[in-house]
Amino acid sequence: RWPLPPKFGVETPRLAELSDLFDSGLDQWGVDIFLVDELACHKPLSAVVYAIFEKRDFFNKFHIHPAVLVNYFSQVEQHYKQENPYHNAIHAADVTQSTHVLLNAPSIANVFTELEILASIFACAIHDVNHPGVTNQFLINTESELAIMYNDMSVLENHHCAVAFKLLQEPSSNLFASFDDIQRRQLRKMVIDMVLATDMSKHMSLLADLKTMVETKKVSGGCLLKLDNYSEKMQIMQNMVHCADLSNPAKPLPLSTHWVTRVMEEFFNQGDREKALGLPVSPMCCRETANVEKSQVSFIDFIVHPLWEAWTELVHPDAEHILNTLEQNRDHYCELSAAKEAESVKEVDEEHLDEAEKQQSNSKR
Ligand SMILES: COc1ccccc1COc1cc(C2=NN(C3CCCCCC3)C(=O)C2(C)C)ccc1OC
Repeated sequence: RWPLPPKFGVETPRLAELSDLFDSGLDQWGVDIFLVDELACHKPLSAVVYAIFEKRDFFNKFHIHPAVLVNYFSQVEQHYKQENPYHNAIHAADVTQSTHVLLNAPSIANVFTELEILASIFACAIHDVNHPGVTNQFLINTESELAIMYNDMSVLENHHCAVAFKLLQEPSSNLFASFDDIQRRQLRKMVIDMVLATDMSKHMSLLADLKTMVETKKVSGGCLLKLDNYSEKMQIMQNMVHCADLSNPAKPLPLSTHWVTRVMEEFFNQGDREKALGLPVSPMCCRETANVEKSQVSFIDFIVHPLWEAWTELVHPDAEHILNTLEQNRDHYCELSAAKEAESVKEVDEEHLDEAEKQQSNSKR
């Protein structure tokens, strides 16, 4: 009783190009997600989710009508703030497509059930919905409504989950209407567990779990994990989504630098707001003093590389090319940072030289 929606759920005059881009790039690490955004008339999330559902045959496997998928994800897409330079629907589409690729790694084939794969893709698509463009710390420091609502605990991540599941209650958007209660409860729990794990304050414990998992795998002769209990399997899924969320520096350089520009803009906007509110400006958020290249090198060295190194070991050898790209990009930012340093030293030397010459000419008079 539902009319078929437009292909990929978006009305676009460039459908053929979008279709070609998905044919060649949907399963590729490093597809140009900004081109997807352009071709999909700024509905990148609906387009990517529709394409993945089609590729994975989810419409049939889970008895989901394409129109219901389009109804739901156009609602979700509208609840991503387009004015956010970084935390917008393009980021959601990027993380979703990246996880779709990670799930295809041969070394984890047959590890996850179809429901677990659906839950992972769904969790990525909604993981930052209605993001306000500021950090948890900002919401807590300003005693925002959201921080009060969630008692300062994973404020953003709780909000993203709540908004996503609230939108599911609309009858025309009820993606999981055909699920029985057990399946629906299992999916809901898995999605909440994955989205709450995208809180950066959980990063260190998540990484520790992943490293333990890798060690266990080594001990058990390198074959992939039995993953018979929920907790172990969920740790892998949480780390997979977390890797995708932190995959910008591990993408081809033009994409990576585009994301850096966007995230810096969003952080600087927060810094401006903190300054205007007389709050201490968060680290790396001050427009005047931030060193973009150094922030990126530290982010890679202390956060992104350790995580991707562990993931690469877990799914060896399927993610080698991703880790290589990350290391090449890191060297690029390092060179930029060194060149910037040398330039500023040169400027200081020239200023000193001018000063000395001025003093010398004054002393001659
Ligand atoms: C600490 O790095 C930065 C600071 C300010 C500007 C840029 C960077 C480096 O580049 C990126 C950073 C992030 C994020 N960083 N963080 C937090 C920020 C607080 C400090 C410590 C924990 C990490 C996030 O939550 C996200 C995931 C949004 C995402 C993409 C980036 O590059 C494409």
